[in-house]
Amino acid sequence: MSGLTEEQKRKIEENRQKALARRAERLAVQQQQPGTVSTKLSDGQYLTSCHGHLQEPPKKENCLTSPSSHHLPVSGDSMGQQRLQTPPTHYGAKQKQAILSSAQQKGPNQNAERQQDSIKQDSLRNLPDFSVLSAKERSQVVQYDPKKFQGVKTCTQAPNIQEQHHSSLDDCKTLQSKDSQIQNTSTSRPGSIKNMTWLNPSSATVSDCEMQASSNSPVNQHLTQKKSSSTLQFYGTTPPLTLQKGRQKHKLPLLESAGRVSDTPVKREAHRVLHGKCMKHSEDRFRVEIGYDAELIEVFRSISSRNFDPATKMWNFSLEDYGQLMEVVKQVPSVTLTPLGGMETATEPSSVRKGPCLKSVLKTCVGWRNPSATLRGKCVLISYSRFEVSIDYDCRVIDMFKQLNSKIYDLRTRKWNFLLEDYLKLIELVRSLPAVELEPLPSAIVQAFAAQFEKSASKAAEIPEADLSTVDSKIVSSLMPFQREGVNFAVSKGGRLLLADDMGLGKTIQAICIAAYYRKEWPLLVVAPSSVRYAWAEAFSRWLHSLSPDTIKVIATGKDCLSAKLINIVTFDLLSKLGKQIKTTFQVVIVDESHFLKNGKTARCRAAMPLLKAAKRVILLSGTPALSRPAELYTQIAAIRPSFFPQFHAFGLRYCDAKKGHWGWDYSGSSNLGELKLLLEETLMIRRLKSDVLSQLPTKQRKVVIMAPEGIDAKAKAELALAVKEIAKGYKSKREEKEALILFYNRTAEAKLHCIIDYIQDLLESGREKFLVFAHHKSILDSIGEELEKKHVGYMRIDGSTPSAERQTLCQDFQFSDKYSVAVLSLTAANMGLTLSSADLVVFAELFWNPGVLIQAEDRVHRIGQTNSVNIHYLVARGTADDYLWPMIQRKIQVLGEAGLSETNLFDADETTDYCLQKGNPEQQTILNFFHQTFSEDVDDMDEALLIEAMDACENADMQNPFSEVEGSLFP
Ligand SMILES: Nc1ncnc2c1ncn2[C@@H]1O[C@H](COP(=O)(O)OP(=O)(O)OP(=O)(O)O)[C@@H](O)[C@H]1O
Repeated sequence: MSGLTEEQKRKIEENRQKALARRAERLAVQQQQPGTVSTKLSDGQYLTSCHGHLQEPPKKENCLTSPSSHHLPVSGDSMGQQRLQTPPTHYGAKQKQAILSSAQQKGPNQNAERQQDSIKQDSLRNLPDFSVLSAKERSQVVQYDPKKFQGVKTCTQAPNIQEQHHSSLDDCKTLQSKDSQIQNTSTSRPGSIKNMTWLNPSSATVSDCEMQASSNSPVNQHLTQKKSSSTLQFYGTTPPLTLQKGRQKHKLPLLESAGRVSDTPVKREAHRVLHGKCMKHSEDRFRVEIGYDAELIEVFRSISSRNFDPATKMWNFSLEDYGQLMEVVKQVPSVTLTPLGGMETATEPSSVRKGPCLKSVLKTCVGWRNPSATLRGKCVLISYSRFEVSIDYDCRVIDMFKQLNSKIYDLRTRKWNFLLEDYLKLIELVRSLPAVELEPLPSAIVQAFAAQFEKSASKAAEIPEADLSTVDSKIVSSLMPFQREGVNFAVSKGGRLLLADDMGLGKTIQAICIAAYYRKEWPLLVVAPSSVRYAWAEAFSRWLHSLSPDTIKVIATGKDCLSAKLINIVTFDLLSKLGKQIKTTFQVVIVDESHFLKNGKTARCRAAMPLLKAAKRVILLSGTPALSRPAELYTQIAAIRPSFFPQFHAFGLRYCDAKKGHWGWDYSGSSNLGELKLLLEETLMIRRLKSDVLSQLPTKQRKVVIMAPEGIDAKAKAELALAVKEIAKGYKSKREEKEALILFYNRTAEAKLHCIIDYIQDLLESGREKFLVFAHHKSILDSIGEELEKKHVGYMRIDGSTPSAERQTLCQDFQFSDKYSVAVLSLTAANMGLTLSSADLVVFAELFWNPGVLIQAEDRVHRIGQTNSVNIHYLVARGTADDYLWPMIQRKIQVLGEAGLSETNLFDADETTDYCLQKGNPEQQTILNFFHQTFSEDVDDMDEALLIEAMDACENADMQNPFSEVEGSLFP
């Protein structure tokens, strides 16, 4: 290790000599003692171990056969790609400690770093014990079979460990040992470990040490990926590796079991299969109850959240790592684990069949790298039943293709494609060509399309109609046909899905219905952006009449109990603040705008992931699951199906066109997107665009968004409350009354400002790119503009000060160019005469007492030229003038409707009635009447508007006078 000083090296050497002597002493004693226990290796051979039971990790200084010695020095490359990168490293105790503590200090926020750190820690904890092995000892544990060496292009342990140790300090390349022969006299089992093979290191330089051996074993792959590259840890009794001679694999039980995807115990070896189970350990951890198995311990050690409890002698892990652990354990032949209750679906898609064919197909997903290949290609899924092979022309390969019945040559793509049922045969044929490497389909694809790989596969079954008899009839009967299909899909996927319908298609109603289907498993957790959490509470009350309102809780502060009620609604930010305090496991979780979790390093994602992985039902909602690149989908996929891609890197290689650059891996690209889409649609995602279901949609869909009360500061709340009291007392003149109401309206605007900005931010974060925001007050319009500028979002503004000629240009630009994403519009100055139909979302940041103005404003997008269903969001805050304006607007519309002057169903009565008014509150009723009388008189709304603006302007004296361009101002 280049960082060591001469003095440090000297000390290490000194310590090493001492330890060596100690170890030799202990070993001598140990060999004379009865009761040593044999540790089974994955090739069925046995090595003597001093730990024969329970899970306590063998301590290296006592165990010559410590399983921790199995790690191969690899980089973090994907399966089988691992290469030696860093010189082997031996750390002094101080250095170990320094690195460990620096890793610990980094804190939980840096996920990637944490992983790196855990890798470092793993490496350190499993530091090679070359130092404590004598030459004699080394020769006692490994038998060398020279025949196995020939042609093996694998770098493993340099037998002369002492030599290696010295050299490794300085340069990995000096790994080559002259002594390539390790003689064995393995201990307690007859037959010893004949299959234990070591590469002839003299022929292997570090640079060409392709870790074929490790990559052939899924467990080793996993371990080597985790263990990173910083240490070279060949020593003692490395378990048998699956080595390749050319393309000939030495079959090991490990490989044979690689295809097993079931969590159901499967007997693989007659002589020893250890059964264990996963149990809940604490709120966010689970433990594994099982006897001792060396290979299993290795797997445990590779999990960053591992913790060994000396009292119970059991290992426990973060629930976040459950999927990863189960995935790797499945590939340990000597062990079966019963999954954690409720997590069955987290690791195994229901569609997976466990036929012999599937097992063989799954085996093709590992150990496919062929470093000596001169021709490389890959298999990609192109439809639900066919895959394509991308490879350069080679007549031998083509001849093989032609042997398959289902072959089709696509003249357009100039590629061959085949039925999945021919997949296995093709892979086997191609792999018999030594110079060809064919990247297989990922195991997630094999799991997802399992049935198609069987010859006898029948046509994919239709999604059955879910039995919703236990769900409130109100919601069930309200579902539009496509929404009902969404619910059916969700139930067919065991309640774990990504509902990715276009915005405004009613994801809320579907999610509530799906959650209600699993009502027996509640308490329910809803995670949502802060601006819509109260809208969620309203939606539950609206759709599930059987719920009493006091069963719904919006978690407002960190002091609130997260699981106090049957339905608990929490924001992403609060969830991340609650962090480790979250003690409850929710069986059913809804995440609204789940793309907020796209970055695995964020606190919100780190807080949500363990909850999601632990939950039985996970309903993710997003109209835009990935805003710019497939990498953003990873966390959402992992939340629903942790077993698909236990490591991001494998996902990145396949779907993010991962490239290794100067500064590390770049996952910002995209690749094999067609396959990714097929995978998602088959297993976890349902997405309908507005255009797909337009015939089922109303032309306009309105939504009332209740603003969070916490968004309004205490001072503003107090002022508003005082205003309510004053107004309720009454005024001497109509004019005074009107002015008081208008002042109340102005204060409402100020009070709502923060919530409005929050909502706009959430819309932008959700990828809503083209929308209109209407507001009345200049201060609101200004603040929205400032926020958009801050976010570098192009916007145009039309208010009373915009000259007519300019308005047309602004509208044209909004309609036909990418210059503007948002139109910020004055309610009174831009509600008519403009066409802005390139957007299909209108947000009303403020209300206005005349519904005619609102409807005209809506119609800026809802007009000829609009091909979509239009979404209208009304932002409404309790405790403000909205409490009176909203019912007043409704009442007016109702009257107009009855007179045949307006569509009666403009506002869904159910959705909007009583949102704001507290029934039986006389004060409120009085004020409502004032509002109604004052603003229902036959006066010109524009005059009222001008009056409001004038008062607004007076309150903000430093603001530009809004009437500067208005003639004949009413205001004296
Ligand atoms: N079946 C239905 N019956 C009545 N109203 C419905 C129905 N489906 C949706 N809506 C209404 O349509 C509006 C939009 O629905 P919702 O907010 O759930 O859409 P969304 O898909 O979540 O949109 P976004 O992605 O913008 O959040 C809401 O006002 C909702 O009440």
